[in-house]
Amino acid sequence: MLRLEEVSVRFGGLVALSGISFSIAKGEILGLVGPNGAGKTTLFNAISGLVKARGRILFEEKDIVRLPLHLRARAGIGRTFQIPQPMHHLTVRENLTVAQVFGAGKHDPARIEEILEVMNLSAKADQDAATTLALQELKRLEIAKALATEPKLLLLDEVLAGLESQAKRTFMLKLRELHALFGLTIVIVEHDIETISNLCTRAVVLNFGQLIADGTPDAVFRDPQVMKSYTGTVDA
Ligand SMILES: Nc1ncnc2c1ncn2[C@@H]1O[C@H](COP(=O)(O)OP(=O)(O)OP(=O)(O)O)[C@@H](O)[C@H]1O
Repeated sequence: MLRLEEVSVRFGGLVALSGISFSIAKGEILGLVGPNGAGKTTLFNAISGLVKARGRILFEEKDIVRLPLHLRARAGIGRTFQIPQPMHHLTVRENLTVAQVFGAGKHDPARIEEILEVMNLSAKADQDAATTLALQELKRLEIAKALATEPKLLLLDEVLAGLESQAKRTFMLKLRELHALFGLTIVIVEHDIETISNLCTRAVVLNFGQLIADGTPDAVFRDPQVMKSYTGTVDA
């Protein structure tokens, strides 16, 4: 579904990503991990079109590296942001409508109602999104907005961060449900090793803008180089 070939991103003199190459198959749930500043969000920005990248980014066999952001959304790349940012003064439903028109190029109220229902937001649909939602609800809205763009590939940036363990488990079940219901391919940035091991079939590890491991979560988290990058130490 997605193939990255030698993808690099620079910010002035800083190399945020260097020669990243890997593929994601349709239907995978891939964990993207690595320490702070490794380049995970920058990779999401490069794929979704928020930053300029060098190299090739092939989505369903077409090179999208020069395609503007909105056309990448139209092609089926949806994403969330680390800090949920609902549009101020708009209700939850209006937030989804704007996302849908931007990403899917149409207004389909039935689909919006379906998303509100599946994300447990129906009761909040007519409330002001920015001022009345709790953290968990904001996170559900962030995912709902991405779903409204009708993605085939969904990039989730730390959507589980800050949740306590029971809420995290509930959220993980929801992600599995969405994966099956909408036939999604998912890449999720997440720091917690246990979560990645439970949720993902594969993990890709970045460190200082380079890909240092790619494999099953079990294999990746036994790799001494990965453990060193993650914790600064190597298990004996
Ligand atoms: N717009 C920008 N301008 C300049 N430098 C940037 C910009 N965005 C990111 N960077 C730098 O690029 C590097 C990678 O940052 P990025 O946010 O992608 O890391 P990350 O792995 O997502 O980190 P975290 O886990 O803390 O979110 C960092 O050194 C960061 O300071």
